[in-house]
This record gives sequence, structure tokens and C-alpha cells, in this order.
Amino acid sequence: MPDTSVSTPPVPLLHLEGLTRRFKGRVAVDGLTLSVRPGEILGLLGPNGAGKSTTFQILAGLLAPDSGQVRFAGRELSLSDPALRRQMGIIFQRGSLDDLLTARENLMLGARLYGLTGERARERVESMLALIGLADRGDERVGTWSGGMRRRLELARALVHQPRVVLMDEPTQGLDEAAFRTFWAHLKRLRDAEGITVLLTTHRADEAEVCDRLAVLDAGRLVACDTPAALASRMGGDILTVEAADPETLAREVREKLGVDAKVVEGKVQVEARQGHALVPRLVEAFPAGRLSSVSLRRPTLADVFLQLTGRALGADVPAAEPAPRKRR
Ligand SMILES: Nc1ncnc2c1ncn2[C@@H]1O[C@H](COP(=O)(O)OP(=O)(O)OP(=O)(O)O)[C@@H](O)[C@H]1O
Repeated sequence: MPDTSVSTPPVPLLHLEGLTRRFKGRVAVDGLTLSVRPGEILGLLGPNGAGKSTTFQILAGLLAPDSGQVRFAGRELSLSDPALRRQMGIIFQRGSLDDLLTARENLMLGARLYGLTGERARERVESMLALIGLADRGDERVGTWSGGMRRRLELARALVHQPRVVLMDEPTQGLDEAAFRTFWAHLKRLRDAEGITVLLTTHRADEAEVCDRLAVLDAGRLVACDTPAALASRMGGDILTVEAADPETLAREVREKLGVDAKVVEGKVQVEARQGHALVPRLVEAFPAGRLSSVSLRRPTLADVFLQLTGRALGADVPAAEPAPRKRR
């Protein structure tokens, strides 16, 4: 018999459909439709004001949308559905550990809040401490801990009750490079060990690079959703960056003399070029010695992709959204 089976895509664990939220008539989240697949780490990427935290708060049950809905494993997620909420772990942007408690006590408190008791709670606390590499520090009060250790403990606490999905709002904000790398190594290890699905918000390009997929938000709207590699491949080639005392004038002259699209980004002249290495000698020859302070060539990052998609730098704030048009009476 011929094989008539058809492969169906996995049912999304979380599905947002037309989510919209306004504040005093201004749109913060604008018709957001998005699916999170089981087992993936999906990043909501956008600058300050893009609508990431508003989306997070709706998912965390802290805010009701004006319209649209969220489905969790096929069921509509309401603000007051404790059974579904128990399947979620949440890490807020501002840490919520108790400084006066030890690491072990913080985890036990998290376990108890979700109804775990006795040996089961103790087992989960110990296994979480081991998974974040802090088993030997469990009896220390966390008030004196570094930001990186605290974030790892928050991660363990969000997972102690064995949720299926973990929501994280800017989980590595303020962490230095080393603490950021350690946090992510533990996150990926926990994801594999616990089989969780992760939805996080970020405005860090380095964090975006390590997500499985990215939903790029700008002014409350979804502008792209794909893997970091697929998004980066949308860029034409290399990024050539030129520093000079007069970037605006230089950008105009580069356009005129070399016929390439040069623009000023954060005070530097930037050119996207397929054959960046061939452009460097042309550029250096076209301008007299001393005019260019530095010339560098690199592969595009997700910050460049964001700029191309939105015309805005990832580090810039999104201007307050336009007020929603008034309805005709
Ligand atoms: N409680 C509120 N009242 C009024 N406006 C709000 C409120 N919360 C968010 N906004 C507005 O909604 C828009 C989206 O904000 P949101 O915090 O969701 O963005 P974000 O991408 O998370 O940025 P950030 O990283 O700064 O938190 C912004 O214009 C913001 O000023």
C-alpha cells in the first residue's frame, strides 16, 4: 500500500493569537501571533519599548490583553487557571529571591509555594542545586551572592516544581560576559535534563544569537520569526565600519565616490557589502591619509539584522507608539 501518512508539525506548547494591549490608547502589543514549539528556547527580541515586557506580563498572568488569546497545550490560558499556571515557571526582570534565606531555603520556599512537600520537595531542591553547579553553596544566605549566581538560583527556583514552560523577562540583564555564558550553559543543560520549553525576552544581540528561534518585535508588532542563522543570512554579506571625525559627510562622500549604500549608525559609517574585503582597499584609496580613523570588517550580528528589519538600532528606545486612531461615532 502506498504510504499516505503526512508529517504534521508539532503542536505548539504556547500559542499567542492576535494579542493586543493598549495603555491609554497607545498600542504596546499589536496583534501578536506567535507559536512556541515544545523544547525550544524562543527569544522575543526588541529594544526598550518594543512590547516584550507587556507580552511577558500577559503570559505570566499579571495583565489581561485587550484582545486576542493565549493557548497552552491547546487550551485557552486564562489569568485565573491555577492548573495551567502550575505548568509554568517564571523569572521576573527584577530578581525575587529572599536575601535573608539560604539558597536551599529559597528553593524550598519555591517548592512549597507550588505544593511540593516532604522527600519529593527535598529531592527536587537538591537536584536543582546540583544542576546549577551550586550544591556546595546551598547553605549560604544569598544576600551576598554575585548577580550571576543569583540568576542561576532564580532559574533553579523557576524549575523546582517541574513546569513544562519557563518564561523569563530579560534574564541576563546586567550580567557580565562570563556570568552570561555560565547562565546559558546551565539553561541549556536544564532544558535538556528537564525537557522544558523556554520563552524569554531580550534586547541583547549576544543573547539572541544563542536562542533556538527569535521573534523580532518592533513597536509591538512581530517583524520576523526565524532561527538566528536564517535571520543573519538575510543580510547581504559583510559589515564594513568606518570611524571618522565627520561621519555624516563621510557617509555622503562614500555613497558618491564608491556607489555603495553608506549610512551612519551610532556615530560610525556603516556599509553592508557582499565582498567587504574588496571594498576596503577602494575605500582607503578614495580618501586621503588621516581622514579615516579606523576601518573594520565583520560578519553581521543580530543587531545588524534588527537594524535592517526595522530601521532602528537595537540599543535605541522605541519612540512611544502613536495613539490608536479614534473610533468614528
Ligand atoms: N503600565 C504601563 N502604562 C503605560 N504605558 C506602558 C505601561 N507598560 C508599558 N507601557 C508602554 O508600552 C510600550 C511597550 O512597553 P514594554 O515595557 O512592553 O516594552 P519592552 O520591550 O519590554 O521594553 P523594556 O525592555 O524597556 O521593558 C512602551 O511604549 C511603554 O511605555
